[in-house]
Amino acid sequence: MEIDKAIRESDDRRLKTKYNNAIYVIQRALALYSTEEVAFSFNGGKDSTVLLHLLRAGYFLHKGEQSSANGGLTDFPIRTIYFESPSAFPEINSFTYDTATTYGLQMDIIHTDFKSGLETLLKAKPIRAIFLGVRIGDPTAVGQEQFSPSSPGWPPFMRVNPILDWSYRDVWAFLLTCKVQYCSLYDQGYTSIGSIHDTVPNALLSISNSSGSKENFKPAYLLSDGRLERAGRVKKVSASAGRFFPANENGMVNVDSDQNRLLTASIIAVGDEILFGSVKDQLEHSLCKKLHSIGWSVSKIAVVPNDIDSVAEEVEQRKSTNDMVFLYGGLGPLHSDVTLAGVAKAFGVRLAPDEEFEEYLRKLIGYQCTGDRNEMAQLPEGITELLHHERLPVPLIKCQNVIIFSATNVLELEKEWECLIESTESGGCLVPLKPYSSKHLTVHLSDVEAAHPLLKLSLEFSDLYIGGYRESRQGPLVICIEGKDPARVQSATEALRKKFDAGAFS
Ligand SMILES: Cc1cc2nc3c(=O)[nH]c(=O)nc-3n(C[C@H](O)[C@H](O)[C@H](O)COP(=O)(O)O)c2cc1C
Ligand SMILES: Nc1ncnc2c1ncn2[C@@H]1O[C@H](COP(=O)(O)OP(=O)(O)OP(=O)(O)O)[C@@H](O)[C@H]1O
Ligand SMILES: [Mg+2]
Repeated sequence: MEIDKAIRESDDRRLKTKYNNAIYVIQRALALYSTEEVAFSFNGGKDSTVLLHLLRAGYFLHKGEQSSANGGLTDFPIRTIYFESPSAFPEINSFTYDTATTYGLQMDIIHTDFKSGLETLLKAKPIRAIFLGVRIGDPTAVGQEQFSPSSPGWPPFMRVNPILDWSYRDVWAFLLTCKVQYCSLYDQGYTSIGSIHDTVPNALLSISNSSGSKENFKPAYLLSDGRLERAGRVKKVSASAGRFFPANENGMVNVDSDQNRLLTASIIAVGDEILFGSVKDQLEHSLCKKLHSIGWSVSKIAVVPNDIDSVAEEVEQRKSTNDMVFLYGGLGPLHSDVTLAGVAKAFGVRLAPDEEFEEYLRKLIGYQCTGDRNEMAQLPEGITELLHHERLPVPLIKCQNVIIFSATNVLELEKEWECLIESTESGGCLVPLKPYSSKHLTVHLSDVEAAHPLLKLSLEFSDLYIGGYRESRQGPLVICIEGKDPARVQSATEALRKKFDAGAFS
């Protein structure tokens, strides 16, 4: 059987392990269900192409010894379902049909949506399990295992995901090692394929050409960071980062959009030591200044104990009411380092080993991991992006609109902040907005003298922030005027000056 042979002859140990695990899952499924009770969901995409060949190998290994089958190209009787959509790429359609002919696939073509199509199919056929090419990192993989019953509200069947733990790199290693055909779009820079309306080639594979002629792209297998596989999948409005900006699926904001909008951030410090009063948190002050300097508004700073539920509760509230949430503290291998577990809980996902992150940690701390697995390399599953920068020994962790700094002091934070701003992968999640214009005036007045004129001023300039604070009860009052329009801030300052005697100001 050519696939099994190609993998066995390869010296890629990692690919062999992934292959063996996937074949194991397929063989367990084929032992649990009869051939008539299983189906393969095939859409011509790269992941389902990998799965097709794994299923061919798995079926051969399962049946091979007992039957006359010799693993030839058309010895594959598992029912194959394709949901054909009018908005599919023609290249995807023709690849799917050509593949069906080459491998003698028994195709059921369905023209309705997934759910009602499956309802009809399962009434007509004895299908109990469906093989899918879903992988961790796919938005639909969240919460799934290799065997996952269909969701409530869906017809009852078992979803079998043999390549759930495969990375983008594994997929391409398999397709290239086995020298099997894949859809031609992947050679034109497409790295993940949805419909013609929401998919473009991945800009990270663009070959720059100054001549202004048609833009060219490198093939999909050259994308070095598989986490950016979906960068060519465009959504009109992001549900996570950038509530006000058109963004793609990764929460990447269109920087050309209206920079006058208000974007808000929250800061969450995780640390019992801060709550005990043993340590003074200086990062919050530094972070507020940085956010303010790029025109963002900070809506809340919270300090929570090193406790999963406390972190989860705060993150859950903040992530839905803010454009970005920043966390620090509670990262590492100690029993009290629960920040990532809290973030995972807030998003309703589990922590899962992340091979790429583990490699970074290994370079940094060698093999001094805790337990038999590197527990520090467990990240919230399906929602984590790593933001790389050459100055960072370990990438920053971004879970949708939540960014986790590993900094423990202001200097480290400064470096991480700069890298975050420079990182192209952060996708402008920290898009600089029109900066605030501020005036701070010091007046020698009692609160009673200042209160009424300031109230009137804030009503006249309701588009500005006007407030005040004192550093001591006896000392002067500092009046702050903040806004995005310098001319308005200036007018408010002049109006304020007219309200009091010149001698009141210093
Ligand atoms: C065979 C098959 C089974 C599926 N089973 C489920 C399921 O059990 N639960 C679910 O939420 N979605 C299920 N889906 C839908 C996929 O998760 C789908 O990709 C997702 O809903 C997003 O689809 P869209 O991006 O095309 O809108 C299934 C899809 C297929 C093809
Ligand atoms: N239209 C469809 N018909 C049949 N199965 C589908 C369809 N869309 C998705 N699936 C199933 O869901 C899996 C994951 O879908 P996904 O869009 O990630 O496709 P893919 O094969 O992974 O290709 P790519 O990630 O490059 O788009 C597929 O491998 C396939 O098993
Ligand atoms: Mg996919």
